[in-house]
Amino acid sequence: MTGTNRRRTVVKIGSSSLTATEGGLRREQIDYYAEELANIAATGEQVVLVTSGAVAAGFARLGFAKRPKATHEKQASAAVGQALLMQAYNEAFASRGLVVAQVLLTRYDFSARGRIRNASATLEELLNRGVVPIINENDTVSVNELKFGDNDTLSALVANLVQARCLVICTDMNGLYTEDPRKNPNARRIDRVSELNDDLFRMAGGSGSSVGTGGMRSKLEAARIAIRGGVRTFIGRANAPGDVLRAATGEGDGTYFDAELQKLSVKKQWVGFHSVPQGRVVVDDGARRALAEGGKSLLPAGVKQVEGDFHPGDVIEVALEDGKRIGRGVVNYAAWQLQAAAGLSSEEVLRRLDVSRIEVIHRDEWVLF
Ligand SMILES: Nc1ncnc2c1ncn2[C@@H]1O[C@H](COP(=O)(O)OP(=O)(O)O)[C@@H](O)[C@H]1O
Ligand SMILES: N[C@@H](CCC(=O)OP(=O)(O)O)C(=O)O
Repeated sequence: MTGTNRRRTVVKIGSSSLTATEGGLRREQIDYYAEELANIAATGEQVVLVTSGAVAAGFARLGFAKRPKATHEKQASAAVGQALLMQAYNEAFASRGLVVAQVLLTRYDFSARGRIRNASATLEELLNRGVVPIINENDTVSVNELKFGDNDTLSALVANLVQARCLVICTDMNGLYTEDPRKNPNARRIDRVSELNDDLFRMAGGSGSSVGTGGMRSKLEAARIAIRGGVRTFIGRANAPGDVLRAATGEGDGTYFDAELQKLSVKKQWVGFHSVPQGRVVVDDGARRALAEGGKSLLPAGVKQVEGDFHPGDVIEVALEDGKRIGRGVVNYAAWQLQAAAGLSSEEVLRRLDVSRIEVIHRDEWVLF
């Protein structure tokens, strides 16, 4: 038992499943997914839809020949396309007797506790009233540094927020392959993943289509977040009647990622995935071992470099000297204090500085990626 809600499923549909290369919505696809979700809802399951496609639906209407690259052009396309997307979903679900609601979220909303609490209460109310919430990123207000960009991460955060029993990520490929099958036709599909390690991330490439953005890499990132929140995750394809229900019940055409039994506490989920890091420290190999293998706290002696302007209580990211990010935690030092303490023994730090806790990041406030 993972503590998840056994009657809730989050389905994410990518741009590549909804739109044509030249832009515009494929109405038959919207209809297909509405039918699939309505059938799942008819089993008594509460369904949340996270959908991309606003930019892809809107750019042609704005006169662009292909998906634009500049942020303001994508935002304008999304503003046009989001209305088209909702109009299409609204009609498709209404004809199946279901009410839909539009919920637009940003990364910033997840990092601000008050905002995400309100979003969560809204989703609960909608779900309890039998409404299908349709979620997308609020593209027109998202700033570059804080953008989800693709909706894979967003769907994982939503799945954890509503404590879904399963996250179904629908895309144009039937799962994770040992290499992008568009580049290597001999690549092999991986059916089930019980431990998401670096080797799998190395297999995953970027988007293979001209409308998608995240590719397999961002889907794996999403799976990592969801499984650590206790949500089993499916990445794969759905195109025949019943495919989405099959995906949600363990018989889909794709890759399954087992939920971690020891799911992260809500606080650690916030530290690891919702918060916006205010800085970064680079640590040496001894500190890496302590954090990654020893389950220990980060001490000043292992800190090599300090970046950003943070204060005690902020979340910072921890990286290795080769740039690899290994996790995040709540820092007990201000950036200027840590600059002075970096590399020193704990006794030396206590002699020189007035810090409330010697640990740079305490193990209880640390999340390993
Ligand atoms: N190892 C891999 N296995 C499967 N697909 C991969 C892999 N690496 C990269 N991809 C690419 O990821 C694409 C799906 O991601 P994306 O284009 O972002 O879709 P979506 O719009 O559904 O989010 C696939 O079409 C495929 O070309
Ligand atoms: N919020 C954007 C999502 C962009 C996007 O392409 O995402 P995805 O298809 O999930 O990789 C939109 O609706 O166009």
